[in-house]
Amino acid sequence: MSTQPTSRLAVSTRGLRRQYGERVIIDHLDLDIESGEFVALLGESGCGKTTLLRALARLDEIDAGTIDGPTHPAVVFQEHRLLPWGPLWRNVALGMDDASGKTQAISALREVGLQGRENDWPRSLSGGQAQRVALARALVREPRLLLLDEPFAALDALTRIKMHVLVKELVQRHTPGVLLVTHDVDEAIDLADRILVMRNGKIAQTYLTQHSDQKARASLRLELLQALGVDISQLQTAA
Ligand SMILES: Nc1ncnc2c1ncn2[C@@H]1O[C@H](COP(=O)(O)OP(=O)(O)OP(=O)(O)O)[C@@H](O)[C@H]1O
Repeated sequence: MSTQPTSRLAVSTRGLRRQYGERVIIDHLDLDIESGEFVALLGESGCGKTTLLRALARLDEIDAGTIDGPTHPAVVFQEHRLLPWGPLWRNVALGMDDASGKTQAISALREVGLQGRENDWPRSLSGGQAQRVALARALVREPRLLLLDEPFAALDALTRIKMHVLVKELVQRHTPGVLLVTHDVDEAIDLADRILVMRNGKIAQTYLTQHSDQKARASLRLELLQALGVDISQLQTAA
């Protein structure tokens, strides 16, 4: 059976279920992400966002349903997970043939703004630079599906915004389907074409973003906060 989707879909799930003991975390969940589409997944803490991402990454088993998508999608986690005993190019080219891998790694590092740093070691990097390398490593194989599990959460606010600009450029150029798990409503609005709110193991709400319309953006922000259980009457922006 082919594991690659046949349509423009980067990944598709039907009836996905995951439970731990008696607790159902993902409950008959259907999800389609198209190639080039940027989808953000929000939800209250513990609702199952990471469980879903890990299932799509094939890092966890599922109990029922189907996943039609790549068996080795690219994943970037909150922590960079670079190997400390290899230079940056080796980290990016992990598992690739040395000669062509190095050339591709150098080009990928250039794309993330780390030109000339291929022979440096992970310990010489700032947190933001390390996440740039993690992005280069994720994209060097031109993945059909890119899974991002809060990759910018540990970065300072300015670095995070710079990473948003970078990741948006990279996704436009490489056109993987993207699923971003985040707690940050503004990050979801900045980056995503479509925002999903997960509740009770399902996709409870779907929102399409309109990046150019500031008013629509502000009201989407409030809607999302409300969907996530925030009492927005106490916020100044609600006025
Ligand atoms: N290996 C496991 N064994 C048992 N329960 C687990 C396991 N992994 C996760 N859970 C439970 O599944 C639920 C969903 O966890 P998950 O990490 O997917 O939530 P999340 O939405 O990503 O949360 P957060 O936003 O806090 O990161 C939680 O109640 C968690 O305790």
